[in-house]
Amino acid sequence: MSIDTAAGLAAQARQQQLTKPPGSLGRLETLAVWLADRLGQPVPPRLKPAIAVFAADHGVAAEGVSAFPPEVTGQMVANFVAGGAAISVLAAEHGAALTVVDVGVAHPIPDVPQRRAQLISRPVRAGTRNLLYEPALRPEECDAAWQIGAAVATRLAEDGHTLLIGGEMGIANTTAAAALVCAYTGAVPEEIVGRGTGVDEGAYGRKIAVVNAALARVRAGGDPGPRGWLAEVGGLEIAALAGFYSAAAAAGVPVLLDGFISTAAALAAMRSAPQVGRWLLAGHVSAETGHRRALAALGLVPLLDLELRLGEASGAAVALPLLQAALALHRGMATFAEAGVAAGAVP
Ligand SMILES: Cc1cc2ncn([C@H]3O[C@H](COP(=O)(O)O)[C@@H](O)[C@H]3O)c2cc1C
Ligand SMILES: O=C(O)c1cccnc1
Repeated sequence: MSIDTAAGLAAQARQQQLTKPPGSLGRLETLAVWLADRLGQPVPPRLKPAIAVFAADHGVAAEGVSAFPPEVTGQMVANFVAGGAAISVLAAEHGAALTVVDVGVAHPIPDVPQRRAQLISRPVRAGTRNLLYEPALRPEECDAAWQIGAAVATRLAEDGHTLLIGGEMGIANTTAAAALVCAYTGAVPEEIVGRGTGVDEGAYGRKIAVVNAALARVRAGGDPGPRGWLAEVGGLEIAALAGFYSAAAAAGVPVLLDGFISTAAALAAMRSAPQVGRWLLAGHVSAETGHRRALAALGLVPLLDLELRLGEASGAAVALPLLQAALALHRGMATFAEAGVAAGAVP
C-alpha cells in the first residue's frame, strides 16, 4: 500500500495525532490513509459509491459446469432492477447507486414494472461461444465489451462518484474466471476451480477438465497475451469489468473489488496496464477455491472473510461501510491537542 501523495502523507500524520494509541485502529487507519492518498484529500468526505453489475451468458454452460440453467442470468437481471436481489438490497442499505448493464444476456430479460435500478442495454452478442472448443470472443467483441465497461466507469466518475464497485451476473462464469486466473497466475485448474453455484462432484470434475482442455487449446497456439486470454476464455461481463476497472483507475477513482470473477477481471486489467493495481482494494475473500490465489497475485489483502460465494458485487457492498467508518473516524476524531489528552512518547 504505497502512500506517495502530499494528501496521503498528511493523512498519515493526522492519524498519529488522533486520540488513540498510534496504530490501535489497525487496518481502519491504513484504509483511511490509502483513501486520502488516492482521493488527493488529507481528510476526505464520506464516499459517494456507485455499483455497476455487468451481465452476460457463457457458451461453456452447455458443458454442465453450473448448478443452474443459463436462463437465470436474464431472470436475475430483472431481479436486480426490481430490487429483489442481494445486491439490490445492499446497494439501497448502503446508499450506493446501482446500475445494471446487459453486455450479452442470451435469454429474455423479463419485464420489470417498477424499476429500482438503471438498466443499460448494450448486448455485444448473445453470450460467448463455448471456450472449450473455440475462442469465447473475437478480439473486436472483447474490445467492445471492455469499452462499454470503461464508458460506464467514466460516466460514474464524471457524475462525482468517489468509489466504484463492479459486479457480475453470468451463469457458468466461474469456469471462465477460473481459466483466466490459471492463465494469468500459472496456477493449475485443480488449485483454482471451485464449486461456483454449488455444483456436485460430477460437474466439479467436468469443470476442471473443461478448464484444463481450454488452457491446452489456447497454449497450443502460443501465449496470446492478457487481452488475448480475455477473449479466448473470458466473457463479455468479465471484459466489461476489466474495462470498468481500467477506466476507474484512469479517472483516479478507487475501486473496491468483489469476489472471484471480479478479481479475475481485475487481473486482466492489471496484466494489461500494471498502474491499475494502485487503485484496487479487496472487499472480501470469497469461498470460491481460487479467490485467495487471485487476490495474492494482485498483492491484495481482503477486508472480510464471511464465506460468501455469490458475486453480484455483494461482498464489496458488505465491506463498503468499513471504508465509510475508516473515513468517519479519520475526519471526526479529536486530536490530542484539541481534546487536551496527553500524547504518548513518540516512538
Ligand atoms: C439465483 C442466482 C443468483 C446469483 N447471483 C450471482 N450468482 C453467481 O453465480 C454465477 C456463477 O456460478 P456458476 O459458474 O456456478 O454458474 C454467476 O452468475 C455469479 O454472479 C448467482 C447465481 C444464481 C443461481
Ligand atoms: O466469488 C464470487 O464472485 C462467486 C463465487 C461463486 C459464485 N459466484 C460468484
